[in-house]
Amino acid sequence: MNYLSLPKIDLHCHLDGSVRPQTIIDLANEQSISIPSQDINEIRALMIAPETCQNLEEYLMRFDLPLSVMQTQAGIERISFELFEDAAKENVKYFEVRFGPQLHQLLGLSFDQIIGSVVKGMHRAEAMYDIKGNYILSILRTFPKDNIRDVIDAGAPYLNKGVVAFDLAGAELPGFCSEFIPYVAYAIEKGYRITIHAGEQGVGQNVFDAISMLKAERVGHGIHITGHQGAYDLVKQQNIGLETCPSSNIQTKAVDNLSEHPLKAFYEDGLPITINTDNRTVSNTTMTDEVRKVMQEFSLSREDYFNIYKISVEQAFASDEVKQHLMSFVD
Ligand SMILES: O=c1[nH]cnc2c1ncn2[C@H]1C[C@H](O)[C@@H](CO)O1
Ligand SMILES: [Zn+2]
Repeated sequence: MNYLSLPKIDLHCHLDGSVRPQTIIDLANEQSISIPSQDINEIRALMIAPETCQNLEEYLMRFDLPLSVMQTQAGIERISFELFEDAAKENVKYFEVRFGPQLHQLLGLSFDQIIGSVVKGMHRAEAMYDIKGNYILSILRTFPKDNIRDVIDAGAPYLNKGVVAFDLAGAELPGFCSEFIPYVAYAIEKGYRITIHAGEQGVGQNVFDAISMLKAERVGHGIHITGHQGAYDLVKQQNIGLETCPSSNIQTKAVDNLSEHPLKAFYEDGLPITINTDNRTVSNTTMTDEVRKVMQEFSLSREDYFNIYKISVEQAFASDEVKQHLMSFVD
């Protein structure tokens, strides 16, 4: 099987966890930011979350270095362009990238400047390569809530022009959903689609709440529905897309190893699973790697692969025109 040449769809990838190590060095030098090393291998090693991570919190510490060079419009635009370029080169045909606008204000950029920069970088790559994309705005669950509506307002003019959805990310505590009901309702009113990180580190009840309280159409990870029949049934009944990210789930100890990942069981039971990267640099992966690992571990056929690809098309927050284009790659 030539995994590189398969057409792919990645619906769950964080911009700040997917920065080329050389770009960190270049931008740090351009912006006179001191970084721990000028050696690309050392920078790469600092960004990759180790297998010995104890949990999601330790994994999330790897984002400080990339975020330090993502505080200017030019830096953000470049990183967005390069991520779409890297994905296009491995035959990702449709790519939804997420990021937290609140994390890019250290030098005073406005939310409009930040969101405009990621969209500009994506559009530049779309014009050069056979790839289509959209952005998802992530709110950090552990941050103060006073500017969440400002993020939603700033993204609204970009809706369906590069931005499509709203997400909650960061550390996952049991019962987090109720605090975010009014903010998510505001985003829905403005026209955002909803995906929520839930059931990654937290309990299955978070997935149930994300769907019932926050109207999530997709869930980031969702693997802990295995221990919660109500959440499992709701995902199944409402056809909620599960954005699985296998390598990341091993690093954050959501599962002990790939063979224990429930994605194959979910797939066989008819749940809408998708395969995604989460963080290309922090998880030291690509879509090609994720697809290869999953297909090999679970002995998936080419037909199984295209079934999952079709689920990704169905679950994508893309226009009907883009979905039709994506279906043209199915063999
Ligand atoms: O797997 C994840 N779960 C929860 N939050 C995450 C994950 N990967 C990245 N993030 C956080 C850290 C980033 O700074 C933020 C926005 O991309 O989203
Ligand atoms: Zn994620």
